Amino acid sequence: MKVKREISNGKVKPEEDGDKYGDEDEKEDRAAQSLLNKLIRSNLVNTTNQVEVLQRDPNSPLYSVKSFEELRLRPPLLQGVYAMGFNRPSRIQENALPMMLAAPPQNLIAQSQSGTGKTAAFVLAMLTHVNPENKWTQCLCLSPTYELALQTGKVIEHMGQFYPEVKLAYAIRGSRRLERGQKVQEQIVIGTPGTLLDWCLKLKFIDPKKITVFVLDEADVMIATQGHQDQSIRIQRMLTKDCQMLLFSATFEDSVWSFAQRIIPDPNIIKLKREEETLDTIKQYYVQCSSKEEKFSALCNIYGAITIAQAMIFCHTRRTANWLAGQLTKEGHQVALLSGEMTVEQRAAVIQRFRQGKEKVLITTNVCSRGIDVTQVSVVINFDLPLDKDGNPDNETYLHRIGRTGRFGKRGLAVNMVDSKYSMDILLSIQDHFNKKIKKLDTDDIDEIEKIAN
Ligand SMILES: Nc1ncnc2c1ncn2[C@@H]1O[C@H](COP(=O)(O)OP(=O)(O)OP(=O)(O)O)[C@@H](O)[C@H]1O
Repeated sequence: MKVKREISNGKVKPEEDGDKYGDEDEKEDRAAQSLLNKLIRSNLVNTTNQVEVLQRDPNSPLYSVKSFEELRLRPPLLQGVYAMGFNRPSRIQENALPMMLAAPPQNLIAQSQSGTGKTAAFVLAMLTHVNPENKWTQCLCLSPTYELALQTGKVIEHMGQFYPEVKLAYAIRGSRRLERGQKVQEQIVIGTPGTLLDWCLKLKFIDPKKITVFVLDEADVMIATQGHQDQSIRIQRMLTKDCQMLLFSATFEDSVWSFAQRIIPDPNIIKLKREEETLDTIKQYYVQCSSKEEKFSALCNIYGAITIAQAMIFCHTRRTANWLAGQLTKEGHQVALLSGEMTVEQRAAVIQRFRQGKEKVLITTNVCSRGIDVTQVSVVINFDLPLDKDGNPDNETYLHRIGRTGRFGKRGLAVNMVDSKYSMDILLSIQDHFNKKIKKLDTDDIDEIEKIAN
């Protein structure tokens, strides 16, 4: 049976082949996205944007550092920083590190997109502030999930490799068998809010009055999880007013902002704008088809006519993605598929192989693709156009799929597959939104396809 569904702007959308629009089980999971970003990232994200700094005390000197030497780190820490391959502070670190390492300690709220060096910055602050002679917990770091805590833990271990006197413990559910009333001896404890709250309050493994540095990482991911906000605030209330409090977030929507201000008293604030994506360097086309089979043959025609180094193909559902992967494989293409049932580690492995050029085509659904950097991809195919959960055109996702950041972006080619009046309306709406012409492409005309590659 063909089901019809109203969408909010009054258009009617037919269900595609009985496939549900939007996989129910592919809900966006911010913690998984963030972990994926960390697993696939190998470098600092380059940015040319200026840092915005708001000081708690406008009279105190505002300075930034251009080298790690200027910070007068303990020698084993400086050695650790260099062993990680860092030559100089990243843009956000230039301003954040002097504030975090200042005496007396200053509180900080810092926001910058993922990959800009926040974790490395607060890890360095924690390692600098602990006193290894004191065998009790002095730094608490709150992470939204166990997996994210482990990633941060690895950075602590890496940076602290020449400073073995400092020990690290994970506060993860079921991780510790201390007697009630006994205390954790490790100077740094990293964990999820629920378990850390238990360790401080119920089990008393940690004396919160002895904490000198409190870090709340990934605040945006944190508040997306039920209960984490309250647990974090309850932990923070047990700390002394001399404890340094630091909060980090990749995004800064209102909810993150109000949480940050509730939990960090008298903060300095550092913000780094993300590079804006643009469609200016992208040639956009659409192909008119009447079914998914026709879309597939249009795709084959494009592949037959032009040389495509690497392409990403977006489908709306897992089912279409699987089908398309099968068809392209039959045609002899080496295809990688990202799909919702994969674990984060499996997805990271697929993305890494693709980035190394082991496969030339990556097929993916929307949710899986967030966090993939498309700069190396020369062609993006929207096998299905991006829709939000109500079935309306999703302009932001369109931009994210095919856009490039101005300064670093190479030229790109985007081809949109249209197979109904409904999808044509979506395309026109996206075209209007960006005020950038999406030209029609006749994929039966080889000459015409060849031209788009030039
Ligand atoms: N000063 C630096 N020089 C070179 N590389 C750096 C520097 N600081 C951090 N990096 C590296 O850049 C990458 C991103 O850094 P980091 O994980 O600290 O960023 P982040 O902003 O915390 O990102 P996320 O929010 O995803 O954790 C890591 O691979 C890290 O080792």
